[in-house]
Amino acid sequence: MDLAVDLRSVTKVYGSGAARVTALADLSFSFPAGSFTAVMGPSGSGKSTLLQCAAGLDRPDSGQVMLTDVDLATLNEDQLTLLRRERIGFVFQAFNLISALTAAQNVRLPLLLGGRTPSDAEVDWALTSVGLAERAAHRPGELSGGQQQRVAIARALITKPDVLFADEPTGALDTSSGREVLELLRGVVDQHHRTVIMVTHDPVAASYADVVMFLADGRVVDVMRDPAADRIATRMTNLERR
Ligand SMILES: Nc1ncnc2c1ncn2[C@@H]1O[C@H](COP(=O)(O)OP(=O)(O)OP(=O)(O)O)[C@@H](O)[C@H]1O
Repeated sequence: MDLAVDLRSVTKVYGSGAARVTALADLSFSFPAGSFTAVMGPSGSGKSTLLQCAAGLDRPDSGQVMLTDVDLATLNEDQLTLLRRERIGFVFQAFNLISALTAAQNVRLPLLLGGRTPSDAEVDWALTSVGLAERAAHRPGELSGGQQQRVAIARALITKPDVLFADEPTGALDTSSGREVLELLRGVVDQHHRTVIMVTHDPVAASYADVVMFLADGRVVDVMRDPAADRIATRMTNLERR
């Protein structure tokens, strides 16, 4: 089985002395290529830290983070930046689009930053894959929240990344726009054969994934395959009561 991301005994500690917090405690987890994983857990359980370490935005204190065949610890900061730009896509709760640029210009940005001029066909492909080709000339302020998030997904897809990390991608959306975004993320896996790793608090959002990993105190405490929203909600309630 090909792995998109493999976390091997990853430990991340913040602070020292009385303020010392172990955000990730000897955590191991494999994310298969072409899978959709939801990361859940109570507040402070280490979800954001896991995303940051897996995406090469932060370095663990010990353990290994493998992105396909690359051990991130072997890369210097410039190499990490390059790897993130070329092989990783990000989608955030707050969309993080540039308001002065049109949808098409936002989508072009990752390739421009990489020193490559995107063709119109590439931009059109990315916007078409999120159903927004006809909105190419619109600025974020002229789009709904759901449409802005779809532009953010198009921006993440244009580099054809190995892994797309999504941090609460539906957190700022109403139910029906949220559902459209989740269906798109599902399509990123099923149609584009990419890997999606999504942090969410929402059991319905997590039910779109193939697997839900549950974190508590920086450890994986449960893994649920073929998850259903009601079972996820029950599991979360039990974790929060611990
Ligand atoms: N930069 C930091 N400095 C000190 N402690 C930190 C830092 N970042 C995170 N922590 C601590 O590490 C632990 C894990 O934090 P993390 O943000 O990964 O949790 P989370 O599961 O994403 O939480 P939430 O759902 O509230 O966003 C928490 O106890 C947090 O207070």
